This record gives sequence, structure tokens and C-alpha cells, in this order.
Amino acid sequence: MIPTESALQQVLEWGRSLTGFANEHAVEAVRGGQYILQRIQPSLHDISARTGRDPQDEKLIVTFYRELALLFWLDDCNDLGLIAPEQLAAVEQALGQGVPCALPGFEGCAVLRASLAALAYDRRDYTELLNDTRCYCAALRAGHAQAAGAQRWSYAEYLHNSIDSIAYSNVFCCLSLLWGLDMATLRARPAFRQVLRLISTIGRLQNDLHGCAKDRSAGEADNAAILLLQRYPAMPVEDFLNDELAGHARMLHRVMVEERFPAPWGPLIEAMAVIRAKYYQTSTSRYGNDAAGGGQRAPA
Ligand SMILES: C=C1CC[C@@H]2C(C)(C)CCC[C@@]2(C)[C@@H]1CC/C(C)=C/COP(=O)(O)OP(=O)(O)O
Repeated sequence: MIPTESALQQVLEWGRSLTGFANEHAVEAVRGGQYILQRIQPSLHDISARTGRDPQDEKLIVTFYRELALLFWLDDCNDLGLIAPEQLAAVEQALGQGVPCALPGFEGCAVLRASLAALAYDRRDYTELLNDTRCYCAALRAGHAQAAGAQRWSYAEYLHNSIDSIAYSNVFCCLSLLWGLDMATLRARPAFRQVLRLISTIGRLQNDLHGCAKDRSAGEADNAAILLLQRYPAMPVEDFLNDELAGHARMLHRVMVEERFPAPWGPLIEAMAVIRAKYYQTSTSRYGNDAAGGGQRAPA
């Protein structure tokens, strides 16, 4: 894999045109991206004879990290108001349609979309990535709006939205686009779509359990644990959510065993299923492991 420092520089350099883009977005993207790529390295190598895509290709790797950094930045644009609402609307339009941004600045958006379009092993993945981006942006907006408004979602409504706001489909689709994982074909299979829903729910619950203390102290209401506590103050929320997590993991395991998806989908889904233990626990810059109070658990 390319040296971390060099990858980081290339992500930062790309992010320079994006107002509010921070070192942290690049650092977390490279850390998370490296973790995922390392886990699927042997499988990517196995399929490279068919795809001709080198798992070590620097250009592909940096493009992947940039897309992850973009997802972090977009989340903070919503949560922290890094840019003005009209700028965010223009950015979303550019990223979701693959066109230049209508407002000045933000050239990184079109640059990234153009390189993904050019690198797409299967053009359908590029179309799907734009669609996943629109879903992600819409879910971030909806989550933010409900947390700020008077009407609270039910737990089911919250989970439904979080399947998109956790952005796992975007991550998978980007990997598929760059390394030829044939996700566009797999998406036609109901069992694969179920896997996407299950792993996304797992990711969301892991993220919320991990970020609970930090979100609570930041007054952030867009978190399953906080939402449940607001609705049911006496509920043992952490136990409930850990149970939900275990149940979803069992359902996911069953589909994965029955369906036997092609490489590298087994290790890839597995890597995402344990991200709480392997990624969040060591991620200090974003996930504030020094945040006071509970909400953090030992690695599973
Ligand atoms: C969108 C994200 C960027 C990539 C990242 C990797 C590196 C793959 C590790 C798993 C999570 C994720 C897919 C991440 C997903 C969720 C996301 C928007 C995180 C932003 O952080 P956080 O403030 O905890 O989320 P939220 O605003 O509380 O939902």
C-alpha cells in the first residue's frame, strides 16, 4: 500500500477547494480506508487476474480515500454548518449529478466525480454512486431536520433513514467502481440488497453506540440511543441497542452463509461488521475516545 503520509497529502491537496475541509477528514478517511483495503487485499489480488485492477494502484487507492473524506466532510457540512445552505445545495447538486458546482470554489467536487467517471471499471457503478450520493445527502438533511424540529421519529423511522446516512452503500459502490466488484449486477439480487440493509443498520448502531457520549455532550439528537432515551427515559438503551446489533449480525451471518457472494464480498462485509472494534476504538481525532462518560465499550 502507498505510504500513509503520501496518501494523506494527496487527499489534503484535493480537499483544499472545499470550504471547511479539515485535516481530520483526510486523516479519518485514510485510516478507515486503509483498514478496509487491508482486510480485502488477498481477495482483491485474487480477482485482479479477471479485472486487471491492481490492489496496490496508487491512483485507485487515493481516489477511494478522497471519496471517504468527502463523505466525512458532507456529514460535517450538515452537522456543523461548515458552509452556507445555498453552497451545500450547489455542492449536493454537483456531486449527485456529476456536474461542475454552480457556485465558485468547491472544484474538488467535479474533480473527484470526473476521476471516478474515468476510472469506472463498470460505468453502471458510476451511475449508482451518483444515486447513492443523492440518497446520502438527502438522509443527512432529513436526520438533521428531524433532530432540530419538534416531531421526533420513531426508532423504525430513524433506522430507515440511517441506512442511507451511514453511507456504507457509497463505500461499497466506490470500491466496486475502482476494483471491479460487480456491485451493479449484485444489486439486482434481493439477498444482496438485504445484506446492504443489514450491514448498514449494523454500521449505524455501532456508530451511534460509539458516539453516544460525545453526541450527548454536544447536544446532538440524531443518534438512536439519544432518540430512544428521549422517548423512553427509563429504558436500558445500551443493552437494547447491543441486543439489536447482535440480532442484526445473526441475520446477516445467515444470508452470507446461504448466498455465498463472490470475492471479495465476504471479507468486505466482515470487515465492516467489526469496524466498531477495529476502527472506532483507535480513532481519536473524530470519535473522541477521551469523551467523558459511558457509551464506549471494550473491543468485541
Ligand atoms: C461516511 C463515512 C465515511 C467513511 C467511514 C469509514 C471510514 C468507512 C468508517 C465507517 C464509517 C464511515 C462509512 C462513515 C460513516 C458515517 C459518518 C457520516 C460518520 C461521520 O461521523 P459521525 O459524526 O460519527 O456520524 P454521525 O454524524 O453521528 O452520523
